[in-house]
Amino acid sequence: MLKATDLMVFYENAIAVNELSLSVRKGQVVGVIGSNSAGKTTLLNTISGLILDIQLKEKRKGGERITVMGKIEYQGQDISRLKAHERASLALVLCRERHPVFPDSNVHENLKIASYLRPTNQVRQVIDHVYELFPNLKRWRKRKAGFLSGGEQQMLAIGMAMVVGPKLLLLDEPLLGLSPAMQKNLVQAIESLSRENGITMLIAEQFARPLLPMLDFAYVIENGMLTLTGTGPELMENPEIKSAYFGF
Ligand SMILES: Nc1ncnc2c1ncn2[C@@H]1O[C@H](COP(=O)(O)OP(=O)(O)OP(=O)(O)O)[C@@H](O)[C@H]1O
Repeated sequence: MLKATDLMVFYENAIAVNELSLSVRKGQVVGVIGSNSAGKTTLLNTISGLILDIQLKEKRKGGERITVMGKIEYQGQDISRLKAHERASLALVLCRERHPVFPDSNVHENLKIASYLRPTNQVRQVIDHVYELFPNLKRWRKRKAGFLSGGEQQMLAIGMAMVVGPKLLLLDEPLLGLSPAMQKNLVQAIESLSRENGITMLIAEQFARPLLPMLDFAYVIENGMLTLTGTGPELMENPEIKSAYFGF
């Protein structure tokens, strides 16, 4: 479904993604595991096309030069030069880290804002589906998003991505800053998105332990480069992973 080949991203002369190739098959949940600054966000921004928007913005204001190289194929089509919104309309949707919700709008309004690419007659149905997935959001539908807990904001962020109707959902650090109990809830929600909704996912995560058991495949990256690959359960047993990410 997704094949990225030899991706390279430079911020000025600093390399953030270094000759990285990966693929995701339809129906899989694939992880990108890496510590701080490993290049996870840059990689997901590159696959979603957001990096091209950031590149353009920087260029317009005379800021840093961002160079992007490599090929990205999605459902057999070369999408390397497509803009983020064009990729989103092909159902390749990014859910960014740290709750990019509109804090002064309520939950329902946030979901409606996210549904702007949908025909009007589908909006109600897709939002109802999000409420089925995340009953807490239904409960707080009139509450301002800024007053939700971190975990609820993360669910809303994923709900907003779901409203777009993803076939391939990119999740950037969904577990960041959540309590262990909330992480467990979210991992269950991710599992049900995969199993019951048939959504293919690529998930970048630093604290990957709760996610690893459910990953069909994972890529470990450091300094923008691939260092290890394997299925989630294989990586769980890997001594390097245990010491680097689990602290033993
Ligand atoms: N806009 C930018 N300008 C310059 N350098 C950047 C920019 N964004 C990221 N970088 C650098 O690129 C490298 C990769 O950063 P990136 O945010 O992709 O990593 P990450 O794995 O997502 O890290 P984190 O978990 O801390 O978010 C880092 O060295 C970072 O400092």
